[in-house]
Amino acid sequence: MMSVKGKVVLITGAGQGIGRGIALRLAKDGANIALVDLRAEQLEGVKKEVEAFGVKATTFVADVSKQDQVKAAVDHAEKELGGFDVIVNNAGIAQVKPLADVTPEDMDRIFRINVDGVLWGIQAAAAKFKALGHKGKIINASSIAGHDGFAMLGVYSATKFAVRALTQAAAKEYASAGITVNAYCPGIVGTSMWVEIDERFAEITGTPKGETYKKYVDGIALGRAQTPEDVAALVAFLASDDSDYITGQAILTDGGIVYR
Ligand SMILES: NC(=O)C1=CN([C@@H]2O[C@H](COP(=O)(O)OP(=O)(O)OC[C@H]3O[C@@H](n4cnc5c(N)ncnc54)[C@H](O)[C@@H]3O)[C@@H](O)[C@H]2O)C=CC1
Ligand SMILES: CC(=O)C(C)=O
Repeated sequence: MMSVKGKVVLITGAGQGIGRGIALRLAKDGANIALVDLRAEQLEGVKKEVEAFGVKATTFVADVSKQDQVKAAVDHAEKELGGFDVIVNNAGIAQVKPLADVTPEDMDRIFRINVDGVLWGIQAAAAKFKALGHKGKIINASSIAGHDGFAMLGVYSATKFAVRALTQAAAKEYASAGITVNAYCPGIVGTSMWVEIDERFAEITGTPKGETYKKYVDGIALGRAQTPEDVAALVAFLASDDSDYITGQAILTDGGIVYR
């Protein structure tokens, strides 16, 4: 049976959206959850929702772009929840901009969060699994934009391709320690991220608000936008023992947008 019962799982970007959805699904499956985000207030709300499933939860405010803060989050999770088994490096930001307008500051900001943040999570989790002397699972947020470069989301796409590269390299480096490393690649998920993407498209291109989101959702073979629960179902599998023989993969869950 697919199970994460009793495991300790740390999720970054857990204050809302997909991270919150993953936290609730894994709590329902019996995992104890360490919730990490920039915003304390959101974390407290999700903590209560997680605890309603009868599992343990703890919160930690951290900026994933800071290596020391991510390590501190992992140490906190182990100390508070009595172990450490899975990390979900979910936190990420989007940026809608034509490539011609991208600045060095834009590059720095988005890469530090989406790429450096994932690497700090990989490092901290792998070191913890090794120190504890057991296997572990590292699960990273990529995207359909990590398989196809999207116009106006060019730099964001580059970060999500980079997450796939780190996932493959880490899978190879850590396999001998019994650590698997995989990525999930969602499609169009109706979270705040897409509200922001749609609004930025409207500002830049003059497309009426809501139209960009609708255009993308209309292109999904299964005929509806993705929910955080859809994404969480794949992450729950990757966090469970049933995925033990899978490593280095960046698995699409998009309702039929990108075919690989
Ligand atoms: N929404 C979508 O359609 C898709 C999202 N994704 C990816 O899934 C992940 C989650 O996305 P959503 O839930 O939609 O985004 P969201 O914007 O709704 O939530 C992101 C969360 O991450 C937190 N966060 C942002 N920067 C952070 C930092 N430096 N340190 C710690 N926490 C930080 C935010 O406070 C927020 O709670 C992201 O990596 C995103 O790129 C991938 C494919 C599609
Ligand atoms: C936000 C995101 O990853 C896309 C391509 O929708």
